[in-house]
Amino acid sequence: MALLRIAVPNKGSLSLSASEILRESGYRQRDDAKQLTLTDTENGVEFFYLRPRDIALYVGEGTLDAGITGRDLLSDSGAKAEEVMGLGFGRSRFRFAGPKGVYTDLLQLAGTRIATSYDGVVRAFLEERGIEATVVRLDGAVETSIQLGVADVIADVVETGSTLRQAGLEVFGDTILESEAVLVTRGGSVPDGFEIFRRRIEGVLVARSYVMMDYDIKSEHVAAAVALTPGIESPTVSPLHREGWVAVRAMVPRAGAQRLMDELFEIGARGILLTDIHACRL
Ligand SMILES: Nc1ncnc2c1ncn2[C@@H]1O[C@H](COP(=O)(O)OP(=O)(O)OP(=O)(O)O)[C@@H](O)[C@H]1O
Ligand SMILES: O=P(O)(O)OC[C@H]1O[C@H](OP(=O)(O)OP(=O)(O)O)[C@H](O)[C@@H]1O
Ligand SMILES: [Mg+2]
Repeated sequence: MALLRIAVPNKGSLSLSASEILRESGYRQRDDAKQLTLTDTENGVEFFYLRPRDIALYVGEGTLDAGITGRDLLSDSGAKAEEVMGLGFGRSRFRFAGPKGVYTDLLQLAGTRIATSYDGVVRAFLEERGIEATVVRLDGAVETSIQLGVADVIADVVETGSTLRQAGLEVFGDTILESEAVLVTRGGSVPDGFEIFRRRIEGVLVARSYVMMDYDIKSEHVAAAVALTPGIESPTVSPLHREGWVAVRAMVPRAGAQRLMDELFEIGARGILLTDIHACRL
């Protein structure tokens, strides 16, 4: 069978986390940041380490079967690639920003010079709103462009906001795009072997966001307890050697698991255990 061909960010914010999720999914990943490709024969996958900005293009053209990139980069590329699922890392917001106290409304963009590395996203936004402005395409460090006089406002990725603060800028208007790393394919027919790849990644995402909860409880309280821990399919309830008690096992969301333990304790659950899940197939 032909190898599945997958694009992975070679540098930047997404690179380490992308390789990490692939490793956790059981695939081999490069140890050397200069390596360009890696063939994992055992799992039938060939990885291509590419600039995240170029990945949607390769996938959209059908040269590669799937890839990991940013939702903002996918949108900016205008490529025919489609998002299969969000991967939960590389989160950022795409915002307009200007010198403190000058801009409050996106309508003020009319007639300005806007510096950005995401000219596709910005032009589409302006067109949609019928706003006339000049887009200045820069490769990076766009926050400095206002001070240097080539732009009036910027449109850029904001994560913590500390780069904006350092440059004396502040965001204005609504968020243009909520981004995170995404898995993309060409859409339409799914290549051979992609379904297994997708399920492995999904398994890691579920394992990251869920934990396994075990507890013992008197039979008369089990209905109330399983209402709190319905699991994904349904919780496992097994008899205990101790008469009138059962053991319950269910996957629960990691967020809020401590509060859930408090509530279960309140209604009589004892021996409540939380354990990590390393991988799963739902
Ligand atoms: N703090 C951040 N800075 C930049 N991009 C971020 C950040 N957090 C998440 N991202 C996401 O990472 C992707 C940017 O990819 P890119 O290759 O430009 O990374 P980068 O960190 O800007 O690296 P470089 O500027 O060295 O190329 C986008 O999808 C962006 O939303
Ligand atoms: O809100 P923050 O946490 O400060 O992060 C956002 C900053 O990080 C990115 O820059 P990067 O380091 O990738 O440099 P670049 O502008 O050269 O791409 C982005 O372009 C912002 O400048
Ligand atoms: Mg950058």
